[in-house]
Amino acid sequence: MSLSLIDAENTLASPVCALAGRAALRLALTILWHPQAQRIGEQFIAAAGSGDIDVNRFAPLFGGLAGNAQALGHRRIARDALRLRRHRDHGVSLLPPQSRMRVELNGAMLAGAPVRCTPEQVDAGLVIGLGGVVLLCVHWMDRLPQASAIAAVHGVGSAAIRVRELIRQVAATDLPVLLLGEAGSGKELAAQAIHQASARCRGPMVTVNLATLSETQAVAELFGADTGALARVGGGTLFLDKIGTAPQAVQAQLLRVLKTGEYRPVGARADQAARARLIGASDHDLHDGSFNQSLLRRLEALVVRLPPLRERRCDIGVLALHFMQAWSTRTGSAPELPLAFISQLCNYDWPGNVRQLGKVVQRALSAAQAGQPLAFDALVPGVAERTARVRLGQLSGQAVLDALEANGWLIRNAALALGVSRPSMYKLIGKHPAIRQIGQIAPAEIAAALAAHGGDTGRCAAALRTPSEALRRYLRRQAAGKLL
Ligand SMILES: Nc1ncnc2c1ncn2[C@@H]1O[C@H](COP(=O)(O)OP(=O)(O)OP(=O)(O)O)[C@@H](O)[C@H]1O
Repeated sequence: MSLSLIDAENTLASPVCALAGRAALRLALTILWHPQAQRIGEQFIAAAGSGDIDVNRFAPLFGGLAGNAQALGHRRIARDALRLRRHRDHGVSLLPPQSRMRVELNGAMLAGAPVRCTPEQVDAGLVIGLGGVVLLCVHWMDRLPQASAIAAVHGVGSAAIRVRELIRQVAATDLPVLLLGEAGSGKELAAQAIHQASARCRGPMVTVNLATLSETQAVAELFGADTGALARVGGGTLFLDKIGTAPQAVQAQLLRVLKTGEYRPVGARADQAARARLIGASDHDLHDGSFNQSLLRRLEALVVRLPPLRERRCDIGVLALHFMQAWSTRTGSAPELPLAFISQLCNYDWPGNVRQLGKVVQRALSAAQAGQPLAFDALVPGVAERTARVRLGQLSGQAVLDALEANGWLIRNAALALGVSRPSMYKLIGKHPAIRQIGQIAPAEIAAALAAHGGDTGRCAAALRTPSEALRRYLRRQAAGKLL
């Protein structure tokens, strides 16, 4: 049988890059957190196209696969709506309500002015806090939710739906599979799900972690006469974790298994049939030449990519709830975590992915149970070195310029849109070669720009490529006669 899923349409890289075209994208609002836990993961998926979406106590209606659609409903969500405006470039503006309801974007308070977020920011998921009670994720969907038998793989966004679809497709075949994704992104869970959904599910799944084994150990562990994994697994599934670290000799023997369906057990005189299905997993690209490329070609007959958690922020709520429920079942207690802490969970970039999220949730529940204060920085080792949400070094100069352009050159709103603090934004601006300090611009040039733009400071700041706040300060001081 020849079946290849190695094209952009069928492998999973991120919710958006697998799309046929952006025109098909729908803007979705997923409930990340709600006082009624059963509502976490409910979604409102807008019709394709443009148009504003108003979010208030009574609209829109959020639904899950099982239940009736209902509005957010909570009395602390204002009647006055937060308006989401979709733009043709797939950016989204947030127009805060007139009411005094607290609105947060990516963990920072939103003041009265609209904020425009770039398409890339929406791709990664915007985290919106409403009234101090509900958290929503605004993100794009390229497919509609559907019931799936792959229940162990939690998640409500396009990426999770796609992973479940791929697992189902892959499980229906008997070809080797390669699972790719960062550490903790769910590769072993996906391997288990493939095994469970396949015709081999009555046999065992045996896991061998090749990163921890020397060549001799790996050969014995895999090809040992009676105790080796291939012998033990029989017609089940052999999961080769960290396959990229397998010694060359082991790679050559695995290639032989895939080519001929046979292997020579350690110390044996004759070859033995290998009946197992092979699933390999790696957290790095194996095309760099150090990995046996013939083995790679056979392994990647089917490829499933598990995207990092920071690229599917809409799933953080349901995953956190899943870990909380597992903890409660285990311990028989159910301490509550404050919304501010959940908001930090939803805004962090999770270098250790779902595994790290699970550990942090467990630590937080233990601390809450013991009546200890919950400090995110203390519970997430290394968090101080990584700014929540965005590492400054990862922001390109173009991203900084785009955020300023999209937000009338207002530092405050551009910082909010980028998910960085204002002091960080000042640093980024200070070292950006294309952004000018107001003090470096000749007064005559400023006067000419003001005249050309009818005194509109936003457009004037854009034309001068200097922040609006600095231009306004300059004009105030000028009006007060200090610059004359
Ligand atoms: N979509 C998911 N739903 C529920 N739990 C998940 C999901 N993805 C990952 N997990 C959980 O996160 C933890 C880490 O997942 P897993 O061990 O499968 O990651 P991995 O990619 O194989 O990691 P590594 O590369 O470090 O071996 C496990 O406890 C797993 O059950």
